[in-house]
Amino acid sequence: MSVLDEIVAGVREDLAAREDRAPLADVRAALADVDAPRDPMPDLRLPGSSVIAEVKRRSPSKGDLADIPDPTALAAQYAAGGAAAISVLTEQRRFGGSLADLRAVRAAVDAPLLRKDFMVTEYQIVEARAAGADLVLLIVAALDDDTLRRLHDLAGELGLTALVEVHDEAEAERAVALGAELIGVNARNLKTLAVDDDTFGRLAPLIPDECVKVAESGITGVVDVKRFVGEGARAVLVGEALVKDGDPRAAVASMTGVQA
Ligand SMILES: O=C(O)c1ccccc1NCC(=O)[C@H](O)[C@H](O)COP(=O)(O)O
Repeated sequence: MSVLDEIVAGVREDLAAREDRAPLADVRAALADVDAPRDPMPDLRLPGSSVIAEVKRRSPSKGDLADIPDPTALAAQYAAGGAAAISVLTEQRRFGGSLADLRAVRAAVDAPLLRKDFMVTEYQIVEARAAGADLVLLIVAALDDDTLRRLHDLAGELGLTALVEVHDEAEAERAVALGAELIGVNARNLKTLAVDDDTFGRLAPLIPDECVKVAESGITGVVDVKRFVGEGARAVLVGEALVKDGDPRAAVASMTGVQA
């Protein structure tokens, strides 16, 4: 079983428990109580780099990254540094995140929020919006075309922006065929977990320039950001480097607005 398959299997188990506790109809009813979704696209289309700053405690590739007892404090630093959006990992078993983190961050900051998880069912999309997310991650490698389209359509119906994530040429073609506006190129190989920083430059030309292209994983600082912006990225998604930085506000600010 691949790492992705293992993660998704755990996600499905945890999801089944939540569905037992709160049926979809209840989660849908909760949508009435959340503020309207924020649209991240205008900021992401601005000239110069935008940063999607991630709240990430641990990962399958690196183990423990940072003790983050208060994700709202970290998110507030990201927002103060000018993050265009904040990514909150909600997967619990391998990343140490939760929907409670997402709800807490929602209550604390105004920036658009990405629910970063392994989304495989409609329930999770509705749940994301009910918890205050503005964006959801759709990992092409985890979804067949029919499910990818259903989840993408549902996200749109709920006013959520989908970050459609690809790892190789075939997935990039599928994301483009879907009509995704926001496409993330993740440099982390989901089989080996190694980061190949040539991935963005290889795949970006396959994605139309009308899309907002996001470079993801392994980004350590301004030199990387400048490289990816030069290769066509409008945004970078950064986790590890920010959660380990003693001054996450300044770290986000330094990566924001970088020109090619
Ligand atoms: O981070 C991992 O080890 C990982 C393993 C398997 C699937 C996904 C994984 N990470 C999710 C991400 O996409 C990253 O959190 C994100 O791109 C930020 O990466 P980084 O800046 O390298 O922390």
